[in-house]
Amino acid sequence: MSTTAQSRPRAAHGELRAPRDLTASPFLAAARGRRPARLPVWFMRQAGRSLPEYRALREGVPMLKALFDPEMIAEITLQPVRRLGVDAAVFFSDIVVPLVAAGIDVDIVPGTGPVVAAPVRDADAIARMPELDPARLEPVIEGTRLVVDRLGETPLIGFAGAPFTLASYLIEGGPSRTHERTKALMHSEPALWHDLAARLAGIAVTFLRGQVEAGADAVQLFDSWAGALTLREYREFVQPHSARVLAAVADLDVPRIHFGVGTGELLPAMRDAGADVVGVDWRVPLDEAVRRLTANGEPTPVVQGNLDPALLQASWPVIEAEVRRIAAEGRAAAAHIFNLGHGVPPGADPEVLTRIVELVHSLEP
Ligand SMILES: Cc1c2[nH]c(c1CCC(=O)O)Cc1[nH]c(c(CCC(=O)O)c1C)Cc1[nH]c(c(CCC(=O)O)c1C)Cc1[nH]c(c(C)c1CCC(=O)O)C2
Repeated sequence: MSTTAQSRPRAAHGELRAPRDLTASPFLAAARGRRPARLPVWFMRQAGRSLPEYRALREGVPMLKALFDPEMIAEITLQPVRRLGVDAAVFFSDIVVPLVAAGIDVDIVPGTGPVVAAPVRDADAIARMPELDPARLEPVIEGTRLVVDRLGETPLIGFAGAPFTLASYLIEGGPSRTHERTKALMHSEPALWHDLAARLAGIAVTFLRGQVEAGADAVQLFDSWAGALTLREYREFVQPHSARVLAAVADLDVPRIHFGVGTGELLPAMRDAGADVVGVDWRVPLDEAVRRLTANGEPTPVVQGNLDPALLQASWPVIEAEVRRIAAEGRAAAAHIFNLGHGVPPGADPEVLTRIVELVHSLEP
């Protein structure tokens, strides 16, 4: 990663915006493999129902309406930055937003997640998969511009869903624990699988490029359900498509974070897909993750994670001890970005998250 954060002019409302000065950002320093002045921290799903101000703003507003309303996108993205004091904002969006923008009938059902009206399970349905016209993302991209205008010197993380996780929602029709229809199609109709995954990779690329060109300073590729795969399945059916997404945004010169859940056996393959930062879930200690990622002499990685989100309900002494342990383990990496090992649960106490940020900022990076 060569350029400084100031070197990329950003288009905003038709004119070039003076680039923000993010050279002091501990998050971007760590994401680029440099030991930061302080240990950076943000939380996956930091914008969401755990925040009373989020619940108030969303009252009576359907999720999909909020996700395509530039002002709501901007305000919701900023809420956790103001309240928690985190070192990065994460764009308020969802992995299904580009599918909705492409014209696919997906709804987000509270307490469930994405639900697909017509699951994609055969050659005809895959052949009918629409491409994503970037113009259909305009309200979302306008939301990105508004966020960047209001963020000051806090970097913005854009994101997209990885092809496998997106494909699972489309094939299963909604959330799944075992992804059996997805895996059956992957193994029984490999050509169909690769066609669908390639189309979803293209949609993810369009979504990520739009966010970065509108001002996002880093991206995260969420392959949340990749942990359902064997290493052989991952390498044969999934890694090539995630690698295509990460390669397709490499020219934008922003750090790329690659994250999944249950991915302890897949971490080297996920790093090999082209990540600058590997996001680790709570099951693998960070120093063990570094050992797995350097087993064949590879360069010491940058890692992100990995407090167990369930422990947010534990007593403060338990949380404090876990945070200190994770920060100590993270020192085995080239740099560490503190996070949870998955998203903030809806019932989390924002006061606890704020206290974690303060504790992390007091620890050695
Ligand atoms: C798998 C996945 C999805 N969406 C996403 C993923 C990958 C991240 C992860 O694994 O947690 C990505 C996502 N979606 C959302 C965020 C938060 C962004 C931010 O913090 O600014 C993120 C990072 C908004 C959202 N996306 C969703 C919510 C909850 C909607 C609400 O009721 O307010 C939020 C804040 C809905 C959603 N969307 C999805 C699920 C599983 C759910 C939860 C359903 C529920 O528990 O109600 C699909």
